[in-house]
Amino acid sequence: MASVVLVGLMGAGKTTIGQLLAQKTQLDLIDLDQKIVADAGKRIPDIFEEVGEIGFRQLETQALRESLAQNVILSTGGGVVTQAVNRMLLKNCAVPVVYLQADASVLYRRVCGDNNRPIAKNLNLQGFQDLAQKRADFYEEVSDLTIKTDDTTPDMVTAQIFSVYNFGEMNQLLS
Ligand SMILES: Nc1ncnc2c1ncn2[C@@H]1O[C@H](COP(=O)(O)OP(=O)(O)OP(=O)(O)O)[C@@H](O)[C@H]1O
Ligand SMILES: O=C(O)C1=C[C@@H](O)[C@@H](O)[C@H](O)C1
Ligand SMILES: [Mg+2]
Repeated sequence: MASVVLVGLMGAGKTTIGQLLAQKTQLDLIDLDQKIVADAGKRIPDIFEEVGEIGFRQLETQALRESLAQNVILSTGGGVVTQAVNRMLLKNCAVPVVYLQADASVLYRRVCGDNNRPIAKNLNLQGFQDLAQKRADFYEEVSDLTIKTDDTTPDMVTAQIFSVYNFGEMNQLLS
């Protein structure tokens, strides 16, 4: 069973903070996007090109099911909450789900130039803000804790998660 799951829009810092949490807890990190790429043997833009977003979401659900069954830190992809089945898996998992939240314009600045995020690449700021608004309730629906990441560093966000959840005790309970 995963120890903590990170959700939030593209650029919120899920991968970055997942890496820091994994270092601190000595747990392995599964980054859902990286697992999808490793399992498929293809980059995310190539998966989108070949099987579209629908095909990508199917791979994502499969990767989510497998990852939730392991004792790891789990950083998800920004769109994981768009699928009802994924929201159900996240709501029913017995571990904390942390929503990393930030203003859409801040996140857009972090990811807009990145060719590896096909959805962000095709959006202007207004489109990205609309996407953020469409997804906001979904992140709230699946999460147990919200942390703002606009005006803070990844280290500070990691410390905040640590102050709320005692991973040592959690791991003893799970082992
Ligand atoms: N708190 C922060 N302050 C400033 N920059 C940050 C912060 N967190 C992450 N970043 C930067 O934002 C960029 C995106 O971060 P990251 O890849 O961790 O986002 P993500 O939530 O995993 O996105 P995705 O959903 O696309 O996987 C990186 O360049 C990272 O260094
Ligand atoms: O927000 C999204 O829909 C996405 C976010 C990324 O993490 C990747 O999972 C992919 O680029 C789709
Ligand atoms: Mg990521």
